[in-house]
Amino acid sequence: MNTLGIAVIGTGKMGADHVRRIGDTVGGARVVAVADAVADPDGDRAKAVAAGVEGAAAFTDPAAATAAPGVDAVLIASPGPAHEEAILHALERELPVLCEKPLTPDPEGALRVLEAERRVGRRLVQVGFMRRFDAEYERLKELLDAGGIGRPLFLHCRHRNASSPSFFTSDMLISDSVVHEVDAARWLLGQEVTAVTVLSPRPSSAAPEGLSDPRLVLLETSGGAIVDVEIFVNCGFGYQVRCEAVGESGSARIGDGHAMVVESAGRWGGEIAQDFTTRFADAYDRQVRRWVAAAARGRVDGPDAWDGYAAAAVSEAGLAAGRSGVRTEVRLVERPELYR
Ligand SMILES: NC(=O)c1ccc[n+]([C@@H]2O[C@H](COP(=O)([O-])OP(=O)(O)OC[C@H]3O[C@@H](n4cnc5c(N)ncnc54)[C@H](O)[C@@H]3O)[C@@H](O)[C@H]2O)c1
Ligand SMILES: O[C@H]1[C@H](O)[C@@H](O)[C@H](O)[C@@H](O)[C@H]1O
Repeated sequence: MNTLGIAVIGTGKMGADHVRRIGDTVGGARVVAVADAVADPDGDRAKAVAAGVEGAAAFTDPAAATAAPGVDAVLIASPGPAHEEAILHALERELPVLCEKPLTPDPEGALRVLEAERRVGRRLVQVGFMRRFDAEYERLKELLDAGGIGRPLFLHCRHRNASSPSFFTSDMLISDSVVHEVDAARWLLGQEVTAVTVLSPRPSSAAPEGLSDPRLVLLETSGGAIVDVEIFVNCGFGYQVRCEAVGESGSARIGDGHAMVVESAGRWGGEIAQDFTTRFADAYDRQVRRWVAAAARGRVDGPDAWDGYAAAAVSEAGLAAGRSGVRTEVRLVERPELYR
């Protein structure tokens, strides 16, 4: 196979950005089909995205896009609740998948994805936890793996968005946003998350009516570390993702974002990225590039469906903890052979 033919499902902010990057920065692949649905019943959004890509066809039915001629792999960028159906369509055809996070909003849906992969007999699904492809996160992982700061005791995480989309709910602060820290913590520490506690201060006056924003999420891990995550999706001033690891013999911090510091007129300072497309631009590029290379060899080379399931199980515990105010244990099924 020379060029991987990709169907992109969901042509909103992320889907359109992935279509652009496949055309501009990712070699060895081309978009041959795009589909949108629900908010795009006439296919206008998909048509507009397809119009910018030579040879790409637009569909209103995601299943039809997946079955279109020339499709070798599927990139899913529809909203979380639509992921399971799109993944199952792709797995029926034994196509490699890159699915934006969360794999599914709930662990039950993720288990159905694991079962579908078991039927195929090999791993085909990668989840879009792009922080694993970010240069700073990679350096932190290398340091921790090398024992550079000793056994990790804490991860102190800050995850701030300038503002949240209109459809954002208090649950989504956990299942859509903190899910990144859940995956990052599992990956950085090589441990599962075992329990979740959620503390919710009086909401910021900048938060939309009814949104519990910010929140503090505490994760306990199987190796005895504690991860605290401040999630604040209407902080107003920009996009910040920080992580400080504290170990028995040192600490390491990423995400300060001080690429350039300007000193002038008696002041010093720099710029703050305004959203994830800027802060993680390189990570998205590398994620898609690595997925394309692995998919062309029929492999998964990144976070897989088990990682998506584990994150969904932590989200479920987090949602229960958020509603009850009580520490909630995470329940995981036994890890299937395919993911060991
Ligand atoms: N990795 C990241 O940093 C990151 C950043 C933003 C969003 N995301 C994820 O990407 C996905 C899309 O987010 P977005 O910000 O692009 O949202 P968006 O609302 O901008 O776009 C979603 C698109 O999917 C379409 N859609 C809805 N239901 C569909 C269905 N059943 N089939 C096909 N298309 C459907 C909508 O019409 C819309 O065009 C979500 O899973 C989100 O969590 C990830
Ligand atoms: O879907 C987005 C995306 O995953 C971003 O990376 C995260 O910072 C946002 O909080 C979330 O809403």
